[in-house]
Amino acid sequence: MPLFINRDQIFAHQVHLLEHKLRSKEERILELETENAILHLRLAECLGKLRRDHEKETKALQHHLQQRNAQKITRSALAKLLSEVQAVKQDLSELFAVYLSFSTELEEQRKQLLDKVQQASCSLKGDRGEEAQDLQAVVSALERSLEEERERCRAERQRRKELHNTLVELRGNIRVHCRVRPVLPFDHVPSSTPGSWPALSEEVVSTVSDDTVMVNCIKPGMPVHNKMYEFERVHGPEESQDAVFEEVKPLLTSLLDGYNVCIMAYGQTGSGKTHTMMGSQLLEEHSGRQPGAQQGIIPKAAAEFFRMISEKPADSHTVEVSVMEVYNNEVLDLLAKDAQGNPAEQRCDVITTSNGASQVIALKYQPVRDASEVMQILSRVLKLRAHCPTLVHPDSSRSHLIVTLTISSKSPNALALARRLQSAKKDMQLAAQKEWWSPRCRRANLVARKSSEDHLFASTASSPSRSPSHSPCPSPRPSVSQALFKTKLQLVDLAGSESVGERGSRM
Ligand SMILES: Nc1ncnc2c1ncn2[C@@H]1O[C@H](COP(=O)(O)OP(=O)(O)OP(=O)(O)O)[C@@H](O)[C@H]1O
Repeated sequence: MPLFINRDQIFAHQVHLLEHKLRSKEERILELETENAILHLRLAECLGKLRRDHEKETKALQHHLQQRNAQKITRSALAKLLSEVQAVKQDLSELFAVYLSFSTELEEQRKQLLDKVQQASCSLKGDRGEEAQDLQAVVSALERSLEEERERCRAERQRRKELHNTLVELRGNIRVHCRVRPVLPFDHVPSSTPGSWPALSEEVVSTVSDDTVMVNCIKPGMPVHNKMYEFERVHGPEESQDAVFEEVKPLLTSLLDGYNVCIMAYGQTGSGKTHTMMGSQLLEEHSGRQPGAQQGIIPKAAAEFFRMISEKPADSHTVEVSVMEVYNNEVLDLLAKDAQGNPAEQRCDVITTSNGASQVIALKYQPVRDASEVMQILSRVLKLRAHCPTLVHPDSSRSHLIVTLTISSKSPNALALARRLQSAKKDMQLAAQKEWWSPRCRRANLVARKSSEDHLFASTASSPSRSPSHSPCPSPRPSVSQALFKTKLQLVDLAGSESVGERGSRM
């Protein structure tokens, strides 16, 4: 095979090699340029850092110089202050010396003044005595006029009471009010056919004005006939317990003035006697009104009565409560207890006194201090009261309930004493009119005298709880100073007044 080398190929090869070298040189140059740029950057960074460090160093140097200056200033100021303090100390010690000499001087002056005042007071004593006498005279004159004012005030109060009681008497000692209750669910007659609606009741009594009611008298086969009835006051179905109580409240004032008071509820079964006298606890729970809004006359009267007593001098009045029930013509003491102290039914005898009053023998009287005690006793004893459902009222009370509050006053007012004398005079007249010869009559007369006193006064101071009204034994007439003044508030909730059998009631 011929060996020959093409020159072009050699040149081409060399060119290729040179090109290759050139390329690698160029790449190297590029690398070096990049490195150079990076180094430039680093150099710039280092230069920047160096500049910043230099600046910091300059600032720190300046700061150090400033601090050195400040220290120099503070040191010179401290030195100045120290010298000032020394000066102030010097001044203070001088001042203290002056104060000491001044206070001794003042003490001497005070002593001298005191001596002078004593001397002056001795010389003025005579003049002052006259002045004091003048002042004393003015004070006594003022006291006298005050006493006169008090007397006038007492007289006015007395006059007010007399007027009040005259007004009560003028309005009538016996007053009849009528209360019409609203129609209630149990008034609707249940249907005789099972599944059908109950027959709705008609309103047969309606209030015409505050003193007249109209009654529709409906009789089968007869034309409707309206009857009008007039009363002292008529309370409509919408009238509240408070409104009813407001009408009887003035009577309580008379009670403390020596008048006996009796408030009695009368009406057929379910007509609202117990609601009016005691109140309805069930209604109270559902009414959403303020507590006590559904309370009847008895709790409200007890509260008002004790409020009135609280305005009198302490311990001037004592109150006792008795509760009795009249059922099947028998009088039962609801406060009676057996030997173990448990509530026990006790029948009581009733005597008629010579002046026609009825008196219950051996009735229990329990002392009470406030209205809540009265209500506690009542809620306890009312469970013993005879109840029996009627056709119209499932919780019908079948007895008469008589709650009596007996008030004994140790300091009767002038009006009460006048009433007492009046009563005693009447008593004497009564005695003079009677034949008093037989021993039986004499005994009856003693009881009669005692019971007529019993309304207004009776018990002796030594045994206030055993007043003759509580015991059938006769006792000597007490003296005016010894006597306790007694009055009674009787609150009566009668049994239903309807005919037995008509309303399904049994006694
Ligand atoms: N004015 C009234 N407003 C609302 N409810 C009343 C009113 N009067 C009575 N009631 C209600 O009527 C019902 C019967 O009333 P209450 O028990 O007072 O009758 P009563 O006359 O005492 O009956 P009874 O002689 O049979 O004992 C009670 O549920 C009571 O709450």
